[in-house]
Amino acid sequence: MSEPGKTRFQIDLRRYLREQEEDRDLIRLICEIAEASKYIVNSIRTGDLGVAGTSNLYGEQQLALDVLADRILRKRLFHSGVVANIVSEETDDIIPVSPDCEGKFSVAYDPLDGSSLVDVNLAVGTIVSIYAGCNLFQSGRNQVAALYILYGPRTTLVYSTGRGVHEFAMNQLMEYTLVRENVRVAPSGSIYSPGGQRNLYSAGTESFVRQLEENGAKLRYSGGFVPDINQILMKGKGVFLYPHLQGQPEGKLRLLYELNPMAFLMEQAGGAASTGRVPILDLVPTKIDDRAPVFIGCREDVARAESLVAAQG
Ligand SMILES: O=P(O)(O)OC[C@H]1O[C@](O)(COP(=O)(O)O)[C@@H](O)[C@@H]1O
Ligand SMILES: [Mg+2]
Ligand SMILES: [Mg+2]
Repeated sequence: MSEPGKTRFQIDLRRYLREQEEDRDLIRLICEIAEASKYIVNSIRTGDLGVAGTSNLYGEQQLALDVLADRILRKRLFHSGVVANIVSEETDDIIPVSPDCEGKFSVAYDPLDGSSLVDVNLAVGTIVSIYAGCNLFQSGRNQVAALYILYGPRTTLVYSTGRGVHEFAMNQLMEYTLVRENVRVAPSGSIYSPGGQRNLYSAGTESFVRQLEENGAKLRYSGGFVPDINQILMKGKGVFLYPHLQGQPEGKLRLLYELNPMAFLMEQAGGAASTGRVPILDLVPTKIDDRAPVFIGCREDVARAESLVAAQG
């Protein structure tokens, strides 16, 4: 498996994917995204924090970094030669890259999630969802891969192709080397990340959070979806929620490129992800801007949230 004298954890991403005998074109795609992250991390560390003077489909003011990160990733995907369609949080529609679907992948991504946190120096990330073929409106269960890159004190890449969740860290040569294989989360945890406004929580959600607090759970919420989910995966415990709110029944987070990839990773790590009523991965998107409420993390915690939401709304 590894050369004598070389520890298992000096394996870089491409070699690991090859050892896992992943599809050659999928390896190429994942490594292109990894390459793009090198430019994105540099733009975060040194780039212009100002506004781009434009807004996206959601009416959110785009930061220069949002637009720059989107351009960096899109360019790589266009030139990869293995992509059919893409959609990004920063684009108004699906962007066709290649007319033929055969042997190609379609990619939904959030180039810089939590971008408004950069100017207060908090961690942000890139989130990517990958399907085989041309169709981006598939159930999240059909993803062939999901990954995120977390730009924190360390730059880490976490991916799954449906055979476990594996973490890589960027070294001083900007290579991603293996840090953790087969990341797993416990059935129940002791941290919680309550997104959205508490005073707008439904009765079921309020009861769920109250029970967590009464059981001594510690509040951990950064406002960045990627670091908040990464914490649960790497500590192996906890639950994140951005639930249905009074006046906002669909919550905030987007299904295609925020919830589906994270739900895929969390289920692969032995956790669960639910709208509070059904698994996130069972939803079939109809629009690129579909949103859904989410409870994601340790499976027993998510199950308890579902039973309280079923009982109390
Ligand atoms: O600021 P709020 O309402 O708590 O929402 C936080 C959530 O919104 C987000 O910042 C949305 O990210 P974007 O920057 O991609 O819009 C998530 O990262 C995070 O989980
Ligand atoms: Mg986002
Ligand atoms: Mg974003």
